[in-house]
Amino acid sequence: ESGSVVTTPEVLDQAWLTPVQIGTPGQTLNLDFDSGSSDLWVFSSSTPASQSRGHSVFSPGKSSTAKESPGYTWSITYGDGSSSSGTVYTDVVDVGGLSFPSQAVETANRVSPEFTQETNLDGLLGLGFSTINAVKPTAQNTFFDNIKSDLNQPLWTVDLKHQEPGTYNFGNINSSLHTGEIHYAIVNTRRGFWTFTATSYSVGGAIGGSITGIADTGTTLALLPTAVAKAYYSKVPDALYDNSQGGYVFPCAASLPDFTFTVGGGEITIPGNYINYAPLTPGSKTCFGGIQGNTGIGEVIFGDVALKSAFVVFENSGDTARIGWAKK
Ligand SMILES: O=C(NNC1=NCCC1)c1ccc(Br)cc1
Repeated sequence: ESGSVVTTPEVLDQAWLTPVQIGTPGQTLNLDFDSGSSDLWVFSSSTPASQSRGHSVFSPGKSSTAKESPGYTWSITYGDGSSSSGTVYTDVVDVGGLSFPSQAVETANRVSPEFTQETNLDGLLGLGFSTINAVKPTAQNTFFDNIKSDLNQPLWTVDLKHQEPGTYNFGNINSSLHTGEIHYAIVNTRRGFWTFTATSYSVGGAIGGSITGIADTGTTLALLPTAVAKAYYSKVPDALYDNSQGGYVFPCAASLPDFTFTVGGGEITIPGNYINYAPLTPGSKTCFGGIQGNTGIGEVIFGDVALKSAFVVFENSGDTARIGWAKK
């Protein structure tokens, strides 16, 4: 079988939110599908009202199929410092018509202010490898790992679009969503992420070397090696690294060069206008870059700024994982 669901960007393409039905009768929550983590957690009836105000919550007490997982707990901190923690139920989870009857649903007893403030986000659905699931004492499977054997093909695809609805597909490749060929690279799953290597990159004609990083739908920007970010902004007049902002800024009127990288022999271009991410504050004439250095993170992250420039296939056949990139 296969399934398809529409995903919708938040303001500034900060994240994309996707409706998911949980429990019986189905309770619909809008979740951040995140290939950089591997837990499905939700705002719940156990989240303090002061933290869940404005969010949809999952109430296991109202689901006839919810089962507590006694003694199971979880606690997670994301790369941007946001965090949440709580307990665990199993219940039916339906994504785009695909249903798994006993998905681990991690209910939040606490969320950090970043999540409280993001009122369109009702939780996360992890699409990383289940090896990094945060449930104790026993790690739980992601939704994709649970349904993978039922899918026509053991893959999911993402088509994020700048300030427009896009699509997540499970189990098939919808060829109408991409134009060029899909170019594949092998994924190293050792750290639980979709880690791959771009064999080269170019900025305004200048060619650079290989970049190894993770494909992370849950991270907004492209966090590239510091030398690559430096090389990029050397081509942007009046760009500078602003320590107070923690990144490269430039005049919003600047015309930004494209950033092209090669994966599996195919070229993907991030258009310059996607790299003009946003004014520092609404109305400011100074803008913050969509490409930044990865200083202090330890990984390189091809986040949404890169992903929304392509149609991307995440395939895990069991012994081999691959990532495919195509123009669209
Ligand atoms: O947390 C990560 N990705 N997902 C999300 N970010 C914010 C909410 C969800 C993340 C994953 C790997 C590395 Br390395 C750095 C960050």
